[in-house]
Amino acid sequence: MKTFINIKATDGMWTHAVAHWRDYLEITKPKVVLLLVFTALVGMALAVPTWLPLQETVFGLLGIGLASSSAAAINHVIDQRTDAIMKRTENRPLPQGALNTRQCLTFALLLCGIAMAMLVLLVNTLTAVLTFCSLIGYAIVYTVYLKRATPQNIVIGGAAGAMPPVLGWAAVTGEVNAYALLLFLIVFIWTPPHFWALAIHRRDDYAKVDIPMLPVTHGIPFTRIQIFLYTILLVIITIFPYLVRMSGPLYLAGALILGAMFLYHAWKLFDDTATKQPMRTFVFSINYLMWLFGIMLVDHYVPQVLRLFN
Ligand code: HEM
Ligand SMILES: CC(C)=CCC/C(C)=C/CC/C(C)=C/COP(=O)(O)OP(=O)(O)O
Repeated sequence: MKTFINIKATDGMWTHAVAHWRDYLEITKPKVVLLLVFTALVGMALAVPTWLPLQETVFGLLGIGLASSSAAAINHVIDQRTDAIMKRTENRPLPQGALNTRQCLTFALLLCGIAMAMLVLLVNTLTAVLTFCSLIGYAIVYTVYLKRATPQNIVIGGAAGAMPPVLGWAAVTGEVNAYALLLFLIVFIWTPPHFWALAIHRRDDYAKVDIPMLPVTHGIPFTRIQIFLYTILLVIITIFPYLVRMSGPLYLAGALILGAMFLYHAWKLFDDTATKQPMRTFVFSINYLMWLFGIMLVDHYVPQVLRLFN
């Protein structure tokens, strides 16, 4: 009898999981996680002079990806009330009633458990501990506290999202050094222009739910100045991988071209008549980071590939 009931319960879980797989996927913020995992891969690649170790690379990336997905799912649970009121987020699975709190939390805990087991058993403890701290930093410190407390929320909270290159570095070397922190710094300084461009476009949404994002508390003109200043800082910081000889001239050229484009997008925000510019700048910021880390990866492997032919 007991077995019969258990089989029925498992059956119900599977039917639910199959019917709602798109909703579960959505609460993991898959596109964000993909870019996070890519920055982790670049962190791994730059950490070792030769080819990457297979086990640490594969399970490191999977662990970091699953932990980030778990953090994103917890963020959906905690934000469900405000998400229901904001236009951009009202159609998410929780506000729509497609999933409930218990289902999302069970899913998040499962992802977190798998991620931690993978990292501890198949990668190393340092990576597991740092990944867990990043998960707590985003899902709890940022979402529960910072987001509602201060307009510097995303500046401080951005530290969690900037961790993946460091996590990748730790996964393949078992340690963290100043080069890894330089990659962290790039994503950390990139985050405010990335998010504030979107926040300008969505200012009224955030005002409606009393979330103190910079354009709500300090106004749009002040936010534009901050975006521009952070972008200048970003351009300067992205030169450092070349200066410390972590990357070569190919990277430098790419970083300068991309930096000039980002500055142009940040400058265009000052034009009041360009109503579509905030979203253009936001979308560009995502492409910027993808290309910047992409060029870093290519720059790292070009000499190795050339050596193969010599
Ligand atoms: C505290 C830090 C961050 C904040 C507050 C933030 C905020 C946001 C928000 C609100 C969106 C949603 C836009 C929408 O729904 O249309 C978004 C999209 C996105 N973010 Fe961020 N972000 C942060 C850090 C990061 C990091 C570190 C990465 C990757 C390295 C990243 C990559 C992306 C990507 C790829 C998208 C597009 C997602 C899509 O189109 O579905 N973000 N970000
Ligand atoms: C383990 C690890 C590396 C964890 C970090 C994980 C992570 C998903 C970072 C991304 C940051 C992000 C998308 C913030 C937006 O949250 P929001 O609540 O401001 O945006 P929303 O309104 O779209 O939900």
